[in-house]
Amino acid sequence: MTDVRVQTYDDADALTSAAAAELVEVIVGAQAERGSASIVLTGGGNGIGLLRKLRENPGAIDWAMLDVFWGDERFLPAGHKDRNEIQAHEALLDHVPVDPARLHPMPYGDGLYAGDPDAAAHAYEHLLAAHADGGPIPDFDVHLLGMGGEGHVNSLFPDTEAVQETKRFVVGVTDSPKPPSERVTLTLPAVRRARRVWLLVAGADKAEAVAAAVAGADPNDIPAAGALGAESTVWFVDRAAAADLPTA
Ligand SMILES: O=C(O)[C@H](O)[C@@H](O)[C@H](O)[C@H](O)COP(=O)(O)O
Repeated sequence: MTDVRVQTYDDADALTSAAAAELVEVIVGAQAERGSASIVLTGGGNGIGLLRKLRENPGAIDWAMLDVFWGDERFLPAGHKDRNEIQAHEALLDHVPVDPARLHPMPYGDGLYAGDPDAAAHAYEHLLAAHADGGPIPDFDVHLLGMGGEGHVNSLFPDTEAVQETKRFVVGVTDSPKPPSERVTLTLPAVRRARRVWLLVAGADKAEAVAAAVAGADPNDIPAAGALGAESTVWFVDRAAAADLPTA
């Protein structure tokens, strides 16, 4: 059973700094143990904020031996500034010596799969399978996640087919309640393949969903409740987001 921990910080700046420092340790440890590490990136202010912190304090990460995947993507044209991939490049990936062959962005909305996010999702599922290390998809070292105020993670929104998916690892979304409506997202079964799931959550508007998720809500209502790492799950929260949690 996965170990679930909540780590509380003063504010978003402190929580992204702490998560970045822990991420350095995990990546360096995985590279020492297995030669390479794999991480899954997320969008949102905290996910991208963490990447800026990683750029400032990269420790001993061997960038050439890091595989980078994405947990979800806005199905927008290549190079669009709202793609999570582009934001990750600006914050970190353009500034460190990553191996371009080890960056695995999700397909573009204007490419081979234009108009068909589900076909794009199948393609990304094949890509994941091609990088698997024994299982159906990689056992990612860390899957980073942000969370929306209603509890969404990746592009898994409450009460949708995507959050209810039990077999596929990647699905297309055509009716996202948050624009843009077309997205590609890893599902909860994919998130659960990660050794570690880290949720980065700040702000009072997230407090209710944090408390519900940590208490084990139904993932159909609060998708973050279903985001559990195979080994561990850590909530990096600020005081405002922790406000509704029971005090220890
Ligand atoms: O795809 C999107 O529209 C956003 O990336 C979104 O899913 C975001 O990750 C969360 O809402 C958390 O965002 P914050 O970290 O900014 O709170």
